[in-house]
Formats: sequence, structure tokens, C-alpha cells
Amino acid sequence: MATISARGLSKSYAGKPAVVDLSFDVEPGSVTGFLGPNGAGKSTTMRLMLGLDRGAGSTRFDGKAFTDLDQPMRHVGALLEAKPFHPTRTARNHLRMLAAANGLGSKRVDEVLAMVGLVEVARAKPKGFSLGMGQRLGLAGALLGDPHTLILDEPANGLDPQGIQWMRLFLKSLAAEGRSVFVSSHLLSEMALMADHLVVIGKGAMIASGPIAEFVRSSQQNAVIVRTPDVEALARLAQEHGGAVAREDSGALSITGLAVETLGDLAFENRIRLHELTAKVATLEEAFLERTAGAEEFQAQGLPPVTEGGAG
Ligand SMILES: Nc1ncnc2c1ncn2[C@@H]1O[C@H](COP(=O)(O)OP(=O)(O)OP(=O)(O)O)[C@@H](O)[C@H]1O
Repeated sequence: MATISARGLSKSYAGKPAVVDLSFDVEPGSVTGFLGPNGAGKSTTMRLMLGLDRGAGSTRFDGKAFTDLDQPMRHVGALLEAKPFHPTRTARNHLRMLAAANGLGSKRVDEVLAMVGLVEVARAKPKGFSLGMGQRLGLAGALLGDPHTLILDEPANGLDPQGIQWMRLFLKSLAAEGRSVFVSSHLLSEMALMADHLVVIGKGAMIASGPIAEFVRSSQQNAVIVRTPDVEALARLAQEHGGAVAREDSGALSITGLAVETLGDLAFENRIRLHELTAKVATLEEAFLERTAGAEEFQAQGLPPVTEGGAG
């Protein structure tokens, strides 16, 4: 059984749809990335899942609604806001209160402080914490009940590169233990390294849901780059076999719709000399930008001309 099963989640603010009929599953033993442009409805969806927002639809955690779970912290750990704690209560006391309110012992408090690397500041007040330390404390709170399911909204927000890497490895290890991890992030390169599955939304509605490899494979940016002195012949051959051919500025051909092996064989069989034959694999960022084009809540007009890689 899927640990998290969301069905028909919907929510409008003052008549404006924020989340539109979202249904998806999050499987145990995997990290599922939740992606969408700013304002796409990720935070609203996570609040709906936990019953913190009123809306339509339902979310089941091992068959039960969050509000029907006996000792919910032992089932589902959530990190939704950057600093959901009292500014002047020490980190350890904040967690102790949370633990006591949920029938958990204080030994677990020290365990989770160690897990997130906050032992040295356990007696410090979160008022002086950086955004990244606040995120670690929020994560410690989510882990208190040793839950099998984690729902994390932008947990890497404010972390430095070391912290981001630590978070990635940490979440992957939690998933490897069999937990379900549902995590939103704007850091696409991190998501590419961390997630097994994706749920991608735009303007509140589902764009794609499934294995990350499938999502990236569907991108038009996957192509075979070919350089040959016999451009016309190869282009014609590729088109005859169903490929779409574009000419790059460098003179190379960019061919989509045909596998690199097929193109290599075609060239060989037709005695076409090749100087380059490269499979160009799309990045998650390319696939994401392609699939969410036009789904941004805030679209800039009249961007200044910038060429990538042109700085410095
Ligand atoms: N309390 C609220 N009142 C009115 N509108 C809201 C409220 N919360 C969110 N919205 C609107 O609902 C939509 C979805 O917002 P939400 O914060 O869920 O998106 P998000 O994907 O989490 O965005 P981001 O990536 O910027 O965090 C947006 O249009 C937002 O302006």
C-alpha cells in the first residue's frame, strides 16, 4: 500500500483556484520531489494534506486521514514553516515541550538534536539562529516521533552548500530505511540527485507525476548531436526514419526522435563519415522549464538580454 495517497485535493482563495483536483501517491522507500513554479500551490497542497487548511479532497496516511491518526507525530513528521518555534525558548526545551505534548520521552530529544547536528546549540535560543539552523530545528521536530512519513516544505531553504548536501544525504537515508519522504524544493539540481519520483504542478494543477527518469526522458531537450561532413545526406536519412532535425549554430545537427545507436547504425550502413555522435541528455531543469512554461504566477516582462555562460 502507498503510504500517502492524496485524492482530489482542491482549494480556492477568494474564488481564485490555488490547488485544482490533485491526486497522487507517495511510495514508501522513496523520496518524492514536489516541484512547481512560485505560487503553483505546493505549500497549500501540503497544508491540505495535513488538514491544516480547509478544502476539498482527502489524503490518507496508511489508509487514515491525518486528523484520525492516533499519535500523529509517530506516523507523519512535517516541516512547513521556516521558524515554527518560540524565539526565546531554547532549542532543547522547544523540542522537549513538543515531545511531552505527544507522549514522547526527552531521550528522543537529544537523539534528534544529534541527528540534525544541533547538539552544540541545544541550549541556545532560536532567536539567534540562522535560517539554516532554524530549518534543522524544524526537521528535528518533524523527526521526534520517528515517523514513517515526512512532509517537508523547502527544507533546504537557507542552508549553505554543505548543509544542502547533508540534507540530501539525510533524506535519502531516511527513504532508504523504508520511509516515505515528500519534499518540495526549488533546487532542481539537488532534486535531480535526491528524488526517485516527482509530482510537478503548475497553477495548482497536475503537470506530471511519476519516476524522475521518465519526466526527464520526456523532454524535447534530449537529442543526438551529430557532426558530419555529409550534413545533407545524414539529415535526409534521419528524417526518413522519423527523426526531427535542427541545425545548430556550430554546424552540427541536433536530432530528436531517434536513438543514438540508430543514428550510428544508419550512418555506418550508408557510409556517412561522422566526426561526432553524442547523446545529449536533458537536465531536470530543462525538463521542468519546458513542462511548466507559462505556468508561473509571476512572469517577468522585458528581461534584459543575458547569454548563459557569457559572464566572467
Ligand atoms: N492565505 C492565502 N490567502 C490568499 N491567497 C493565498 C494564501 N496562501 C496562498 N495563496 C495563493 O495561492 C496560490 C498558491 O500559493 P502557495 O503558497 O501554495 O504556492 P507555492 O507553490 O508554495 O509557492 P512558492 O514556491 O512561492 O512557495 C498563490 O496564488 C498564492 O498567492
